[in-house]
Amino acid sequence: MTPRITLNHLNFEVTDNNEPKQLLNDLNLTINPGEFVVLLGANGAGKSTFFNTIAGDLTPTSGQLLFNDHDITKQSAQQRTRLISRVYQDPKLGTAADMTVAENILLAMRRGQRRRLFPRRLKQQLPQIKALAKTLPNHLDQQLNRPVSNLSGGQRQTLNFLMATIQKPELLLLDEHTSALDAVSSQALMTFTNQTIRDNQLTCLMITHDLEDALQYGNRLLVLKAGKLIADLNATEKQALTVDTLLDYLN
Ligand SMILES: Nc1ncnc2c1ncn2[C@@H]1O[C@H](COP(=O)(O)OP(=O)(O)OP(=O)(O)O)[C@@H](O)[C@H]1O
Repeated sequence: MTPRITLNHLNFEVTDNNEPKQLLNDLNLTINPGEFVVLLGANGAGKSTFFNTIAGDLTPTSGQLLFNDHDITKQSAQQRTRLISRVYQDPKLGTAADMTVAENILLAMRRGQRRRLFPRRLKQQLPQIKALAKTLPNHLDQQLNRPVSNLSGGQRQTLNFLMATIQKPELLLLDEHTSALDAVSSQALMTFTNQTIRDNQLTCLMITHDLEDALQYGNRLLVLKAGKLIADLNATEKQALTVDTLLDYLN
């Protein structure tokens, strides 16, 4: 099987107070298609830096990043958008606030295509958008004609997640995507997330600080500490974990 992503001796270093600081330290990793990988680490462990490197927002200081066996180390974030989708912690990111929910969904459906004849296309595709919206949590189906700026955080994050997955990306990066939501909205979106990943066999990396979610979801678990990967547990090893053993890794 061709790995979806491969990291070879990946380093990311910055200069902090005139001292070199290694934010990612010799990461070596292979992630295969269909893996749902949970990424844990304390604040400042390097998780966002890791995602920024994979997404192309940061270029590694040294090392190599392969995507489907192609070297993408020097590719820009723009060049990677066709392959990689990301959902951020902040519900305000990722959507066009002044456009309606239906218009945002249409934009996501047509990403990478010509966007002319927009009103006609919206009318044409409205039945499909309505059918899709019925499957969504957090009552988003009742909000199709509202501007996104009027949505609750849970609804906006549900829309973000839908838009990030509607074209079945080759790699999905979830960056604490439920952490800003209340418990009920968060659980509804996490259940939908898990279902979507399984149904479409998406390859996903998910950062979370919620240890219960880390135990419940995914089939592999990585722990990052001070820029180093200190644990890489497969599905069987992950099933044997408890909150206490996870806390031991994090401390
Ligand atoms: N440009 C920079 N210069 C110096 N230090 C930086 C820079 N960018 C990030 N850092 C530091 O690198 C470390 C890793 O940051 P990063 O945001 O990747 O951590 P994280 O694991 O995502 O944390 P959190 O859980 O709080 O989101 C932190 O200590 C951060 O302060």
